[in-house]
Amino acid sequence: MSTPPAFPASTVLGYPRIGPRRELKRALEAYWDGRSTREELDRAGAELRERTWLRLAELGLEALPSNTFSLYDHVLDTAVMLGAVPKRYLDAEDPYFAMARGTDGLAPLRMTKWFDTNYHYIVPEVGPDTAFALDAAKPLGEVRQARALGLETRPVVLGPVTFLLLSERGAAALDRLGDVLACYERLLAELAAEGVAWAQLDEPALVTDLGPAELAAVREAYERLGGAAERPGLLVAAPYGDLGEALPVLAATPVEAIGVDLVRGGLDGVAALAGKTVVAGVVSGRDVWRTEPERAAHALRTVRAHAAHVVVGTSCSLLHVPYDVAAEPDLDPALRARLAFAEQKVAEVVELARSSWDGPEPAAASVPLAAPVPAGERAPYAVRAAAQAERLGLPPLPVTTIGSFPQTGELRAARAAVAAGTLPEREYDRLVEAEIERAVRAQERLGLDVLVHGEPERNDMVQYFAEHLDGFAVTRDGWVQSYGSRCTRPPILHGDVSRPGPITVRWARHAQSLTDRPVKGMLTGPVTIVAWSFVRDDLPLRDVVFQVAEAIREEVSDLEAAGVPVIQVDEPALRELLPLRRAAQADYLEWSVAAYRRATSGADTATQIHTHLCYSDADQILAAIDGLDADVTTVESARSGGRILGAVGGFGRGLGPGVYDIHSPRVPGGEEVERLLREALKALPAGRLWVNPDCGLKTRTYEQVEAALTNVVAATRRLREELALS
Ligand code: MET
Ligand SMILES: [Zn+2]
Repeated sequence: MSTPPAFPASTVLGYPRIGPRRELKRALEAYWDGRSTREELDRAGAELRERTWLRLAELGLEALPSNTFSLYDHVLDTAVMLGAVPKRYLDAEDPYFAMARGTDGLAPLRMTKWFDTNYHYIVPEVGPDTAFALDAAKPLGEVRQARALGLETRPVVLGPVTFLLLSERGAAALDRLGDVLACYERLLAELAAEGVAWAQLDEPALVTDLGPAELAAVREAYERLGGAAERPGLLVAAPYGDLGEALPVLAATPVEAIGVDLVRGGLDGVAALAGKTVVAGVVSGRDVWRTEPERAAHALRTVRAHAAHVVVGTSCSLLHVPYDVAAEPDLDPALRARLAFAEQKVAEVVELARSSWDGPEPAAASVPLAAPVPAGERAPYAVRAAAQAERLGLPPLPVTTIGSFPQTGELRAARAAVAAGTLPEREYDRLVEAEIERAVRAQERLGLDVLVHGEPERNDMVQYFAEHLDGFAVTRDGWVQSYGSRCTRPPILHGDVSRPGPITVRWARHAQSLTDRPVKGMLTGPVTIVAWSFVRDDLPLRDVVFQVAEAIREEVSDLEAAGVPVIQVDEPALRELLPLRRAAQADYLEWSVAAYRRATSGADTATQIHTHLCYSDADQILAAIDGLDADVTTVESARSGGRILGAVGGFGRGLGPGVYDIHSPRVPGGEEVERLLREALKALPAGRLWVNPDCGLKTRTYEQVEAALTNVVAATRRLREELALS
């Protein structure tokens, strides 16, 4: 191929796609509900892309990315582009959304977290008979759409190695590398024929620990694609961390440009980038803070000393940050001045590209050393179990739920009305209390053993706590895509965290006042609160987590004082913050577990502490979960066919592997629940088994929940009788 033109001076690796006002969410949901056509949905997507390109150009960004848009998920888009659509979906009315969301008769493809972010991707299935065949319509279509506006773009596509490593079979799927590379070669040829100057292949898997086979795959992939006769210039981008051992391998291939994350990754390996164009990711795509100009300039100077050409860029796609700080007039001006969302980050990239990078060396980062915090010890489990059994008097196989009950539209509307000032807070509180009563009565009627208040007061399990703790700010429109049409508004943790007063106590107390059965108070754990927030970057993460743990510890103590006998502290994000590199994992697990214990170890011996994690590969971190020392742990299991059960044999305390997949409207039958319970009883003694759904019920309807829990209770009762007889 001929030498590509010089890469322009500034770029971003990707951009949010949900729309500044979540336009895509609305368009998707209208289509799914049958309120609009596929054409209307596609038009909404086209409009969002057009607005994004025009805005990026207006901000002065020189190299614009395309194909960063997706109707649902970019990994799913890649599977479709490569023809990796499992046969069972081909006859669906809309195979793309059938894979993403399932249909009446078909389960969706699995979904899991994207690297160490809270974005979820669809896991492709790649088997020995996947019939790969390129369909380049989407990337080509976006290039043409932008060109019609007079804008040249660089199509962004997930790279072949990461695509295979993220698929169901993981590294074993590299046995199909050759066929996948043939598709990518054709893709590059089609892009070249279209006159595209540069293409970007994203390879975030290269920042994880790679073995010899995986490194060989990297070499094979980029030797072959780099050697292709007809292709645009190639930028291989490796966001979310340090390229480490993959850097020299990649640098030795003919790709012209490499995108490195200089926020997460260090500058140690840059000498290996000699002769390359380097897209230097100095503006973070993972946080909401302004870039320190001295630190960025220092990194750019260091790269310039080695690379053939330096481009200012972002550390990763801006997918993980909200659109625009200007949409947040309610934020404290002093805080707002410290913030940069996607628009502001683009402006930073542009400004850095226009500056000379000269200047003083930055002061050595003065992040204070993390201070040790005692985790605290509770009485031995056997002592606790006896005290709790006496206090609670539960039957064998106690039935409980994970916390939330269906959130009604009425409640959401009321919350919006309070925010708008049109509904007095007192009336809202009464609505919440009525909703708690509804949930409690339903649970009594259904025959549950440990009741919950149903969490009607919470918009979100993290934001609610952030709103009631000092040190956090919440945004009005700071939405970030979590998966498909789902977005969250991560709070901004900007100062020292403290708890001005009780947060959940009045709701738990109200619930307990309505019933003689034990009520379980419901808190979000310190790791999860921090994981799902944008965190201040001037303190070690563990110190921030310990500050939050202290606040939760106070809340635990107040719940106990209010007579709540069971307290659940959820940690669904425990695994999400697990460092991508194994070398850093043990340290993380040690302090995150210690923080959880700090939050819960003040509890009385007779107070039963529960925790909840909602993923099926909890077995990866089972030792850490054990270290949490919770009296009862509930985990997802039904959705993933009980695979956790194989790993929990040695687990010494209460365990509730979910028997009901709450992600779909489907109501599980009694026999199905009974079968799952029998499976669980093979792995666990009856005295330690709890019965519960996979996760909270807030996205379901009361009708679905009551039908499902009726079956769950009936199945449990049958088994209890059997156990009593044996
Ligand atoms: C993502 S885990 C959710 C736990 C929370 N207590 C709920 O039931 O919704
Ligand atoms: Zn959950």
